[in-house]
Amino acid sequence: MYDLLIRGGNVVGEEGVTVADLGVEDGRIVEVAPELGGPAREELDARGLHVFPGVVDVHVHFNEPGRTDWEGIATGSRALVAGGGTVFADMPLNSTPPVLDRETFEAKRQAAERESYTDFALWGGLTPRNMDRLGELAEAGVIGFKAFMSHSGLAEFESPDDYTLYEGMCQARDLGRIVALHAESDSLTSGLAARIRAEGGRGVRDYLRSRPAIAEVEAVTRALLLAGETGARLHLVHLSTGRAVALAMEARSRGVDVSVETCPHYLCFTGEDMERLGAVLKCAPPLRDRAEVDALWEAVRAGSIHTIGSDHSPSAPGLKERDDFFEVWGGIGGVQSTLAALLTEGRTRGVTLPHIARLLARAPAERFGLTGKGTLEPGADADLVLVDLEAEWVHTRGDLHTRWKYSPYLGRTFRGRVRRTLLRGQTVYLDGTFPHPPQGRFLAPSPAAPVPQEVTP
Ligand SMILES: NC(=O)N[C@H]1NC(=O)NC1=O
Ligand SMILES: [Zn+2]
Ligand SMILES: [Zn+2]
Repeated sequence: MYDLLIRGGNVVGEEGVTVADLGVEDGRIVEVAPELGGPAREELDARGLHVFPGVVDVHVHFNEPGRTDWEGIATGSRALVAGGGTVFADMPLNSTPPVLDRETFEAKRQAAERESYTDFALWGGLTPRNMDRLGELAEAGVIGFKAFMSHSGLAEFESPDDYTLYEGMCQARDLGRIVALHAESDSLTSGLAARIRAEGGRGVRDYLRSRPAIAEVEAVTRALLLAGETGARLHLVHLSTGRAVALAMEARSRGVDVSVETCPHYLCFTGEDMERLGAVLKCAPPLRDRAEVDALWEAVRAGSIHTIGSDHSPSAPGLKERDDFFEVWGGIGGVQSTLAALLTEGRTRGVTLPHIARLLARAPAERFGLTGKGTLEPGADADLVLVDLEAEWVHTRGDLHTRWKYSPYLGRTFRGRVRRTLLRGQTVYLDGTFPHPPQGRFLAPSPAAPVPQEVTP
């Protein structure tokens, strides 16, 4: 007897989409096949809907403890399940204190165990002040170490210089953990910003000019050199340029263990949109031009981008309301819209449904050793999302479950709507409601997380 049978959905598997039933027992998928026999304690009719693996968003900033007035784990993870997510990995900043040792790690883990609607993993920081704490963070169970090559925007999360990054990569390699880098050159971005501001620049275009593509390309080049030299595993977050992706692919062909992330906003918006919409689209690296957006989509189709994360990093609204664009908080509210954005834009750009599922679920779960997540294969956790693929809807403020109701996607027409999200077989989201209290569990990475698969489109 199954606990749950999900009947007749279009199951988005790794190779293609097939109409099948899913049998669930003890929170796990035990069988996927057409017309499974019963009995089952509960049946769900999924005919006409698509069944995707739950989104595994390994790049969010829920900012708890310490900055829950910007976002929190309860609100952030509710928004995530409403958007079809079942796992997040939280960045070590902008919570205060940031996650730099065992104590700060445990504080965040406990908060998330109380409040998270999804299962979760945690990142630790790699900064000049916690180089002697990476071992205890690995032991506590971080999926990797995050460092900024440019200023993080927060004084308590400093950037390592090249020497510190080199030493950190050696340690991460020995600890079997991935290093995730925000790759923009601090020297170039700070230098340009100082000159542009001295000339009186305060606007969106001035901000864009202060963080040109070369700042990313230079930092990525240096990061790849250091990773190649040290043998560290590297994850380049939020790449925004085709050139940087190409450099990473070239390094991979030489044996560097590097994976590449981009975010929906680099695929859906341009610098012109940033000029039009302003603070809601401020982010770093900044948005680029149409040609760069096209290059990123080409990289997605070619399989050169492995994961897509939201980089959800909102602030309280006050920090978004500054006349000087350089002083506006940089960070996008996007945790709820990753799947909808990909289903809408990705499909028009020729990205298949199994490929979307791979980018949003399977690849991040595999890369970070989150065993049993990101797939609909028997044995995996029954983390899945039922989507009405042809539903067209306009995203409005009332849809948002985040702490603050802003998003650059408001007013956009999406095609594909999340109806229901299940975590370990239990419905955690159903058409705007959350039927169960938070029950998220901590996920430690499996000791031997695999190297990223060679991805073919
Ligand atoms: N501190 C922080 O969350 N920064 C993020 N925001 C953003 O736009 N890029 C980032 O790295
Ligand atoms: Zn970043
Ligand atoms: Zn981030």
